[in-house]
Amino acid sequence: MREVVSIQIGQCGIQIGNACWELYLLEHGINLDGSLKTKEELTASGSSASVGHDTSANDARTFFTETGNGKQVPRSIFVDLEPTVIDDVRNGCMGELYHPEQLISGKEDAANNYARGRYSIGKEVIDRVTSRLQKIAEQCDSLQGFLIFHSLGGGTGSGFTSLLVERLSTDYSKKCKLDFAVYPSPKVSTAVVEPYNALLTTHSTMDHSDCVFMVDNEAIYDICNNSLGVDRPAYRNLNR
Ligand SMILES: Nc1nc2c(ncn2[C@@H]2O[C@H](COP(=O)(O)OP(=O)(O)OP(=O)(O)O)[C@@H](O)[C@H]2O)c(=O)[nH]1
Repeated sequence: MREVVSIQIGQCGIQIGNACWELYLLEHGINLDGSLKTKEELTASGSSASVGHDTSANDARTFFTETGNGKQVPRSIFVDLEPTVIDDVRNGCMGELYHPEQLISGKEDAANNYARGRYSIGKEVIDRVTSRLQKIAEQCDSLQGFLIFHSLGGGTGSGFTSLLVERLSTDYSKKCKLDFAVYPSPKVSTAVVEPYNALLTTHSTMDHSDCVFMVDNEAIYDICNNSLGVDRPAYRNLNR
C-alpha cells in the first residue's frame, strides 16, 4: 500500500484539513467515530463507497490507518502553536476520530509573525512534530509522501511550515511533498503583514516542495459571494 501522510498547520491548515477529512469519510463510507458504515447507513447517506466495502479495495488505507478493532484513524497530524483551534477539533463532532497524539499544540501563537513561527515559538514544537511523523512513517509499508495544508499569511502557517518543510526534505528527501497553501486576501483577513509572511515562506519552501497548489481566498470568497449567493462568507463556507 502506498500511504500518504497529511500535515495540517496553523488555524487555516487545521480548518481546511478538517473539512477535507469530512469528505474523505463520506467517500470511503466511514462514520465520524472511525467505524465503517453498515449497508443501511451507506444507502441512507448516499455515500459513493461500495456496499460491503473492503477498505483495502477502496484505497482508504492510503489515507487511514486501521486499528486492531477495525476503527479507521486518519493518517495525519494537526499542529498549531496555540491550543484553541486544536481544542475545537478535539471537542468537535470529529474529535473521536483522531488519536490524541495526532493533535499537537503549543501555548502561544506566532502572532502573525513569520520569525516567531520559524525561529522562536516554532523551535519549541518542531521536535514533537518530527518524532510523531517518524512514528507514523515507520508504521507505513511504503510511504508515498506528504500533503501539507497551511496559510501563507499566518505566523504559524508561514514560519513553522518553512521550518518543517526543510526538516522533511532532510529526513524524507526522496518522498513527495505536496503543498496546499492559502494565499492571503484583504477581503478575508486584516493583518497587514500577511504579504510579507507569504513572500518569506514562498522563498524558503520553494526548494523543498515538489508542487504547490495555491488556494486563493479572494477567488473563493467571490465564488461564495457571487455564484453561490452567500452574503458574508465565513471560513466554514470557504473551506467547503
Ligand atoms: N480559506 C481559509 N482561510 C483561512 C482560514 N483560517 C485562516 N485563514 C486565512 O489564513 C491567514 C491567517 O493565517 P492563520 O492560519 O489564521 O494563522 P496561523 O497560521 O495559525 O498563525 P498565527 O495565528 O500567527 O499563529 C489569513 O489570510 C486568513 O484569511 C480558513 O479556515 N479557511
